[in-house]
Amino acid sequence: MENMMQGNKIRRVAATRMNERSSRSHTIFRIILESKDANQKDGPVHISYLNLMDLAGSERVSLTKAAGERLKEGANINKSLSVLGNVIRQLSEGKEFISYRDSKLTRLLSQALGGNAKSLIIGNIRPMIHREVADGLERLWNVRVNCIWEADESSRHGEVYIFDHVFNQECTNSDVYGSVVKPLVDSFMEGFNATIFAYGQTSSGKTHTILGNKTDPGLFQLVSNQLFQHVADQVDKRYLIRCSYIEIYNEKINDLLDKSNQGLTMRRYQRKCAA
Ligand SMILES: Nc1ncnc2c1ncn2[C@@H]1O[C@H](COP(=O)(O)OP(=O)(O)OP(=O)(O)O)[C@@H](O)[C@H]1O
Repeated sequence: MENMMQGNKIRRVAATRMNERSSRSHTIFRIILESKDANQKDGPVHISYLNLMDLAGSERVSLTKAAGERLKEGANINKSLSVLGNVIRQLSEGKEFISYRDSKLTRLLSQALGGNAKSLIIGNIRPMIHREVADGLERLWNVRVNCIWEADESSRHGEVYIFDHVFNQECTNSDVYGSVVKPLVDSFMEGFNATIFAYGQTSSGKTHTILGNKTDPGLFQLVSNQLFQHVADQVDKRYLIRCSYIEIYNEKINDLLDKSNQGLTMRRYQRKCAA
C-alpha cells in the first residue's frame, strides 16, 4: 500500500483554473488474483483482474483556461475519454466490432471490459464554481432517488439521467463502497474480471473517490482491505496477488511503481490480453 501511495507522487498533476492538483493522466491500479484449491496440488488455477481507474477529468477550455502543455494534455484526455465512451456504447449495443485499438486506455482495458466482465462507472459531479454562485445559481443539479437533471432551466436540454444509485453530497467513500463497489469486488473474488471507473468533469472528486484521505479512506484502501480479509478467511484456498499501478499520460504508459519504467510498450500475449 505504501508503494502505491509513493506512486501517486510521480503521477502527472498540474494546477488549472479548476483544480490546484488536476490529474493530467488516467491511472489504472490493477489487481490480478490467482487462486487454487489448497488440497489439489495440480488443480486448476483461476485468474481474475480488477481495475480501479482514476480517469482524468473531461475539460472545457472555457473553464480551465488551459494553454500550451495543459491544452495539449486536455485534448488528449478528452479524446481518450471519447474513445472510451464509444467502446462502452458499442459493448452495450452488442456490436460485433469494438474499437479498442483507438486509444491506449481502451487497449489496456479490453480484457476487463468485454466478455462476461463487469464494469461500474462512478460519475462524479463537481461543486459550483464562484462564477456560478455569483450568477445566483443555488445548485447545478436536481436529485431524486435514482435520477438527476440540470437545475438551470435556461441551459437545460430536457434530459433526465437515470442511474442505479444516486448519492447525495454528504455521502462518504465508504457509503459508495458499501452500496455499489463491494458487490463487484465479491464477483472479482469469485473469478469475474471487473473494472471500476471514477469518471466526471475536472475537479469533481474522482481522485478523492479512489484515494480518499485519513478521515474518508478511498476505494484503493477499502477494496484492498476487502481482498486481504477474503484471502485470510479462505483457509482451503491458496492465493497469489499481483498488482500494478500505471498512468496513461499523453498516450504514453508510465509505471508509477518504478520511475525508470517510463514510455512502456504494449505487447499482445497469446491469451489475447494486452500488458
Ligand atoms: N468528497 C470530498 N470530500 C472532501 N474533499 C473533496 C471531496 N471531493 C473532492 N474533494 C477535494 O476537491 C478537490 C478536487 O478533487 P479531486 O482532485 O479529487 O478532483 P478530480 O475530479 O480528480 O479532478 P481532476 O480531474 O482535475 O484531476 C481536492 O482538493 C479534493 O481533496
